[in-house]
Amino acid sequence: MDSLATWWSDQNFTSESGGFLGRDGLLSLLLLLFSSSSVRIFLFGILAAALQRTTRLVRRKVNNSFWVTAEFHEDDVSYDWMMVWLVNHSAWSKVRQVEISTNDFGLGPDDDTTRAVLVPGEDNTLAPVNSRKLAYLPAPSHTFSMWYHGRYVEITRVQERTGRRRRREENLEICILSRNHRMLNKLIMEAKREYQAVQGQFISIFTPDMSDHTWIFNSCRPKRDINTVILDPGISRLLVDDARDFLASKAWYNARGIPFRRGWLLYGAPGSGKTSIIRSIAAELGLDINYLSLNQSGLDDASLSELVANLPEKCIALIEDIDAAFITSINRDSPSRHSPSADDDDEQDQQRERPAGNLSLSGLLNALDGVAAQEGRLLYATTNKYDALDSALIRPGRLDVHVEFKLASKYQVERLFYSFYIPAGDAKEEVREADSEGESAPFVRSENEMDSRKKGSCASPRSMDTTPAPRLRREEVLELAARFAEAIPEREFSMAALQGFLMGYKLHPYDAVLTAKEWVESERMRTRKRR
Ligand SMILES: Nc1ncnc2c1ncn2[C@@H]1O[C@H](COP(=O)(O)OP(=O)(O)OP(=O)(O)O)[C@@H](O)[C@H]1O
Repeated sequence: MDSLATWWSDQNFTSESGGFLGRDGLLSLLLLLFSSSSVRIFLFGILAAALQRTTRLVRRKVNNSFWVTAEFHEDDVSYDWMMVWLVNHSAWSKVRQVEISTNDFGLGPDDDTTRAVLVPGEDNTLAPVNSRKLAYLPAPSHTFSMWYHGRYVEITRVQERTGRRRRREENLEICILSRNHRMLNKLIMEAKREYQAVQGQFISIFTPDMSDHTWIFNSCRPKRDINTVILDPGISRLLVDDARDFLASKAWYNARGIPFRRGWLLYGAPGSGKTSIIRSIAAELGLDINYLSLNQSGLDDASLSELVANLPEKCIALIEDIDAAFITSINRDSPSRHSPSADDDDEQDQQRERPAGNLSLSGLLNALDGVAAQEGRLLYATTNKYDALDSALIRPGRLDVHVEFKLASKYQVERLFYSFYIPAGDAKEEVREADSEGESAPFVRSENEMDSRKKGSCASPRSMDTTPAPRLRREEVLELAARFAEAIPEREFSMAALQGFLMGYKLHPYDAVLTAKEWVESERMRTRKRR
């Protein structure tokens, strides 16, 4: 820099033509600037940045005219479809930049659900059952290329940190060398079909995203066959048929100016199958469940109304324990405090306006049938305290169908037992480990069980026992089921409690029958002590 200063003082900056800097002066200034290494680096930097910018602009221009680019955001289900399609695609499996991940993209840990490239050793034999498998994924921030039906495709997982908390967000970017959307549509539909074929075995659960009052995918649950939820005759069918009929009646509702919405209130004993039947109805009708807890933190009248407005058009909206948000001070087992009657209107009004957290009952009522309430939705609410609910909440138009779930009837007990010990040869028999002893001599074990029982040695549950279950014939299971039902009093125990008891005798039906009476007495004693 000294040489530059000396040169500056030596120069005569007035040109012959009177200008500030003559042509020779300018030239020598430039030469001198270039001879200084720091200035040279600085200028090269500017040049490189300008070049990069121009390249990007040109590339974008070319992209816009020759490429179709689609972005999939990780919060959207389409991202999961595309990622599953991608990890199952053989083309990328040869790339060298990989990420190791246990992400199942909402499909559960089942081996059969994806053809993902697993890390060696994570095969079906070595990985523990139902654990999430380690699989390779294409690494983020790299671009991979592949061919799809003769078209060149580039795929990039773009990760960036956003917001004050620098939350990591990811987009999947797919560029197809094509001038129209035809190939992109084909690819997306293929990915969606593949994903849904796997997901067909599951129902998706969505929960509120309180940051913007929308719904985000939460988890997948295996579909539960409606026949495995054992209710009194006709109830399951009635519920499914009513929901199916509703879904097919949009035109009917529109023609009569009735809002196309229907609500079901399932109320009654805890552990009687209310939640289970709703899950089975969702499975039967192929609907997702949007689950809302009224005790959700941050939930107020405005956000509830927005959430309800943001429900997808066809879905099951489930509010469990709908009483809980308004009667927070009593626990689920205590008798209901409030029972609406003609002469307690004042108390009812107070309750209606009483806020629970920031949510008021009027807020809930408005959300359920206000102008913003989504058309086509099926609302299911559950409660153990029917009498505690405000009559405005359960009136037709909000909750149209009320179904009581009682403690187990003899009919249910008998069927529950049967479903636990499905007989050999029954179409729905579970696949059990073939056991030579069990198969060739189906009753030996049973007789042994009886003997040991006589000696008073098997009164305790045997859920940890690994001895194989006896192979029973249909008539035998029916007979045991009838004996079991005889031992269990009508409407005294919940199906959940009975299920818990039978779980202790999963492989020992005879013991279950023999100890049933004893269990009834011990349960009664336990209940008396609790009171
Ligand atoms: N009717 C039934 N048939 C088969 N299983 C049942 C039935 N009722 C309850 N169960 C079993 O009991 C457990 C609890 O059932 P579920 O959650 O559906 O009951 P719930 O009525 O919703 O209870 P809560 O009111 O406490 O939420 C589940 O594991 C379920 O399999």
